[in-house]
Amino acid sequence: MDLFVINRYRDSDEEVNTVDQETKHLEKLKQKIEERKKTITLSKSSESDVNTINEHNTVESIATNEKSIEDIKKHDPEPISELSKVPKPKKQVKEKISHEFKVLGNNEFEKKARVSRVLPHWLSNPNGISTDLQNLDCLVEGQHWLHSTLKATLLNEGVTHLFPVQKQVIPFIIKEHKAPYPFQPHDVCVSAPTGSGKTLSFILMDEIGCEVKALVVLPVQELAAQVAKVFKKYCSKTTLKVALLGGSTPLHQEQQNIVRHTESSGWVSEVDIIVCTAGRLVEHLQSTEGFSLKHLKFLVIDEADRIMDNIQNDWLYHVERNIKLGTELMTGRVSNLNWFNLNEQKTAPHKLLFSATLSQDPEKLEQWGLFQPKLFSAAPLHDNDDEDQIRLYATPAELSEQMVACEAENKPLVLYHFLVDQKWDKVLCFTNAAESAHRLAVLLNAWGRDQFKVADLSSALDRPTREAVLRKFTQSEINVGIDVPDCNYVVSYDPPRNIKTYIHRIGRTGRAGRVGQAVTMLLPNQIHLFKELLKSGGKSDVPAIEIKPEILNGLYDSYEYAMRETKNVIQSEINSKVQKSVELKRRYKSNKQK
Ligand SMILES: Nc1ncnc2c1ncn2[C@@H]1O[C@H](COP(=O)(O)OP(=O)(O)OP(=O)(O)O)[C@@H](O)[C@H]1O
Repeated sequence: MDLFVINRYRDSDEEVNTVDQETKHLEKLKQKIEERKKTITLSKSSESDVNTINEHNTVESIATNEKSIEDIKKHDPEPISELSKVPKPKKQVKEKISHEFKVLGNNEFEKKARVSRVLPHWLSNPNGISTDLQNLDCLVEGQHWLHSTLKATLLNEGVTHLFPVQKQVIPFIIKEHKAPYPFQPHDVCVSAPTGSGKTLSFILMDEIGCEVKALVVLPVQELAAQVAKVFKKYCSKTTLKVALLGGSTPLHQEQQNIVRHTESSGWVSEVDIIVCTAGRLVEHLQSTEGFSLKHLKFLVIDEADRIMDNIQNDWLYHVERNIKLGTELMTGRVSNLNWFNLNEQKTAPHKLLFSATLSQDPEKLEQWGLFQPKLFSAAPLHDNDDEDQIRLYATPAELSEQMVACEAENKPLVLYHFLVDQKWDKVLCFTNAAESAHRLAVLLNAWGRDQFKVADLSSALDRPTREAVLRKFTQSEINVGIDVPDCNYVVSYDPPRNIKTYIHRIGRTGRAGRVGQAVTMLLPNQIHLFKELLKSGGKSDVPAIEIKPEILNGLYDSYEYAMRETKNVIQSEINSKVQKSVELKRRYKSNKQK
């Protein structure tokens, strides 16, 4: 109806005439109501006619069911206001209005259809992977495709059943490799929770043959060393040789380990499997004579999302160049099938991507140049209507997550309460800076004394010290550490900055079917952000741990004492550092004078 239309830009004449127009409209309306009344009375008996009127559902038809306009006028001095209570007019009325009023701008009232994201078929239809590590049904003994040597090593390691990810992914890869040339195997992406056995998924398929040439790329040195260790263990009874190129040994030493020059065949490879970081790989590709990836069969990219976020030295490009493949194959596109192409080209290495937080962004995944990829995913469906196709990250079923809200000054007290009163052991505690990790370690050591031992592990320490700390943690000599591979509890002393960091942090516990607990400490103003972070990963809110104030009150005295001691320790550390640098300067000067 007219009264509901707001015309922001009207001529001044129109404004003057508004009242007249309304009266005219009212007259017209009355006339039409009378006409309609007559029609309805005539066709009352016919059901179909009534339906037709209802279908049109104009303002007029609704008004006929009400009192007549005359009646309205009697009871209400402003009948128009009464009419305004009539349900919203539909299309017909709108059209009429548009003839009589100049409405500028677009019609903003219509709800726009929401654009939903459409994922490629391979991303929206993954092969599901179970996260149940308690009821395993795939006996190692019964797997005919597993080499007897590998079976023996597995049983020796206490692995009697395969985990779901291994049960599904390895036979698929083996099957893909059985296809004859020029058929190319589907590349594989695996998105499975932390500690679900992804590493063995690419280690066990080495059974395929002695000539397997695999390159495994990881984002950081520590992870590369860890994976190389597992490879060496499982290859120890085979003829396969494994090399770690992680930067922990000098480049020339690594070079001697991986290539050899022979009289008869020139440069030959000394290894079958290379585990490396992307940065070190590029160094070798550029400076190691005889180092070649031409016979590469597998290109495994572990922790693919972390490598993807931080493309080091454009390493994929260098790998591609070394293999000297046509770009079409490395980018996942196949050129025309003709005799020339079949003769000239070789099969591109089979790409296998593994991650606990694999991106679902097609644009990001595009950079890997995957060939007709297959996705194996343990992630549950997102329950958001808009993103019903998007699968996010899964966490282990045995991992329980909680949060605890407290003021900044109470954080050490809460942590101490967990360690001493709740008797938590093998705790991994994350802070957001190396310095605060060190201060916290000093404080807890001063405070806990005979009750627990704490060590800090951060980028500020050199490699041998970090390795020694990890060893001690594994042997239970230290109860609290930072960034170690396996533990009972994970405490985020400072909240993680994004969902991927959160998933990888908490994933240090609850691994391989063992139970684990992860707690995030939050300041009151961080709670909302943390909830948003969980939501962005498709996770629901985590329960909060309530800590009674009297528990914290009881800890203040000993805390103050520990704080004083912490200050002394930190001060003496600073003093000794200053003294060392003074001595160094003095030595340097005296050497110069000599
Ligand atoms: N079938 C199995 N039976 C028993 N233990 C297993 C099995 N497979 C793997 N494990 C053990 O589970 C632990 C976690 O495995 P792994 O490191 O491969 O997990 P992951 O999925 O790669 O985790 P992350 O994403 O954190 O790297 C390891 O200690 C490994 O030895």
